[in-house]
Amino acid sequence: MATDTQKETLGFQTEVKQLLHLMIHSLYSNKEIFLRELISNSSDAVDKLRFEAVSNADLLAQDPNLRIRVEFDKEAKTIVIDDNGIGMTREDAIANLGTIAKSGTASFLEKLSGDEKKDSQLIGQFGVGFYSAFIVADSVAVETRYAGAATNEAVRWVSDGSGEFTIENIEKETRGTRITLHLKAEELEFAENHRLRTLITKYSDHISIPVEMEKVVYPEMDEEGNPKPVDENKAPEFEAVNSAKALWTRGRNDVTEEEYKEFYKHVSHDFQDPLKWSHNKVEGKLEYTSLLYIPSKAPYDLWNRDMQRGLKLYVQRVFIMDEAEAFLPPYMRFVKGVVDSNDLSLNVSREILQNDSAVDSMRSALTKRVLDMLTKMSKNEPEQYQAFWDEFGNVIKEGPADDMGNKDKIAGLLRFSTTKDDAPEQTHSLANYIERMPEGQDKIYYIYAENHNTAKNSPHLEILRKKGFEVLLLSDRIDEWMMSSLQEFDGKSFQDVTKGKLDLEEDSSEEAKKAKEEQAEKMKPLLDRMTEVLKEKVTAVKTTDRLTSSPACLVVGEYDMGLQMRRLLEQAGQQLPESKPSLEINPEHPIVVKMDVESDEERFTDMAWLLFEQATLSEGGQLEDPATFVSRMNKLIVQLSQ
Ligand SMILES: Nc1ncnc2c1ncn2[C@@H]1O[C@H](COP(=O)(O)OP(=O)(O)OP(=O)(O)O)[C@@H](O)[C@H]1O
Repeated sequence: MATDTQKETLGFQTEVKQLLHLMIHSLYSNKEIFLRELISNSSDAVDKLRFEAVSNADLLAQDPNLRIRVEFDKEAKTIVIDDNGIGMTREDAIANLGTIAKSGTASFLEKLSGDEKKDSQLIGQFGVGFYSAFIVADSVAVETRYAGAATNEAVRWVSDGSGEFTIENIEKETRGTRITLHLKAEELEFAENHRLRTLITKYSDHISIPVEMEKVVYPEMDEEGNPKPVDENKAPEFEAVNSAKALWTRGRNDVTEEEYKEFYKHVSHDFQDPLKWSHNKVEGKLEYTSLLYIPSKAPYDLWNRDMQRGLKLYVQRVFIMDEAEAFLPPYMRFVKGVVDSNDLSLNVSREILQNDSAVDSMRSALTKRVLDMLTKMSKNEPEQYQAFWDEFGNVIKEGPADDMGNKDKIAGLLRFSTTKDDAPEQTHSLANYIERMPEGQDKIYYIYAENHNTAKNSPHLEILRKKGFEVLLLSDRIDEWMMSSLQEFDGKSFQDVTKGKLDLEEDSSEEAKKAKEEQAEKMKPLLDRMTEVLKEKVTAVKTTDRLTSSPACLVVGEYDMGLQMRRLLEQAGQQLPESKPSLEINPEHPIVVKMDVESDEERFTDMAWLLFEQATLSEGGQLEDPATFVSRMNKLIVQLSQ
């Protein structure tokens, strides 16, 4: 009876519709990947079943030989991908094959440009998965039965990919999922033995269970050399087309570059080649194998420290869980791959992983492994490393605070924009910076501002530029946080050029000292007058040797929080204890010279405020009362032109 099947028609989530539309158009030139994606899903489903079977062996009983099968029928114009994995319940099928659970998908899809080439790269990093079936099929049927469910508890899901799907209950003899693709008229080339075998070996050779196809049976010949009639009733025989060995269990020399790349696409759901990988077998106190990959492109949610991350965990070749995050620190959340341990128990849970000493040791070894891989790349393949840095640099910058033990190694990996070329690109290493240090420079100078131009044009850099001292130009949000965890590199301490005393006197002779004292004495009345005007905003007004062409700049105390960090925290709603900067003025600047002899108190007050306000603006700050600043400016301009 029709009602018994509980057939219903449901709509796809809006995001699925958008993704399908984009995928069909932008992956047109690479459509063969549908097979890789479906086999990859089947392999995951089999992995999950094997894991469940660890505690419930009955699940495997009737059909113990785990495998994936690819079948085709030229006349019916179909390809079938059949697995005896975990399968899906009705609810699973509705949720998994009609929605995208990954958060942020909608905003990601909005960012796509409509440019097919670019979009195909982006869709690729998102992982195309099941929906790629619709690149070659105009109708897809999924028949599936959850492991352990009764034969009459299976479901059939059918869709033409245009916005809706139907789902109904069916009988299914076997456990697992059988996907039938009804090929589009122009894609019939895929329903062909040789073509499918080539695709399986190209993309899915590394899958650890057999991917089978029907054996081609050549008819036997009779004595006269004529083919004997074929027994139509004989069940077809299947044979594995792939090598069916977990790739990471093979020796490094037995795995080709192409195989490593395809395996990466399977574990990461990425679509592009990885940038680098490292495959290692560790023996001794702990025994494990790791295969770690660095992707070539950052995922769209990399900024999010809570994004799903981690390695695929296997215990003695049995898949245990995806995204086991305990094996790498958060600042390595971009790393993909596999870890296969011989020491953990098969029923290990996420909670156990968090508090396990073997996992701790593996985590620190794997962290070192990634750092070494990056260090090597930075030395031997600087261009490739630069590409890495441009994608992932901002996460590596979380490293010094996250992982104190490896601070020096991480510092060696950092790349900066500097006053060497003033370019915004972050290309200079600290080691190169130190190599370039001129005689007399013993610190690594840096400035942090809200954006590159503010940093580059800051008055604080004037004296350092004059002396030929290079300064790191920092303007990423994470930078100030990162610098607060870095004290020194290669024996050289870091110095924020906007903080404390710079100690850059050119001349330390007695005469110079004396001249300075005399000047300070001479300037004292001016400084006192200015301090009186600005006392609510600054701790003091002082003379400076930071400046050569600007009249004034703001300086915070050596141990005070930087002005940018303060602003950031205040924006985030934090209450901070009040702390005022000091205003440093350039005694040789014509405005300062003029102020010294200004007898009109009102004009003097305006000028003092203007110096304070322009110093605030030039370090990227905001004025509390911009309208008064403008009217002060206008007043002075009018006076000037009279
Ligand atoms: N052969 C299968 N057996 C059991 N479940 C499956 C099978 N194929 C797909 N699924 C389920 O459907 C979900 C969605 O699959 P889909 O390929 O779209 O996404 P994914 O595998 O999670 O990630 P990606 O999109 O990156 O491939 C899977 O996570 C899985 O739960």
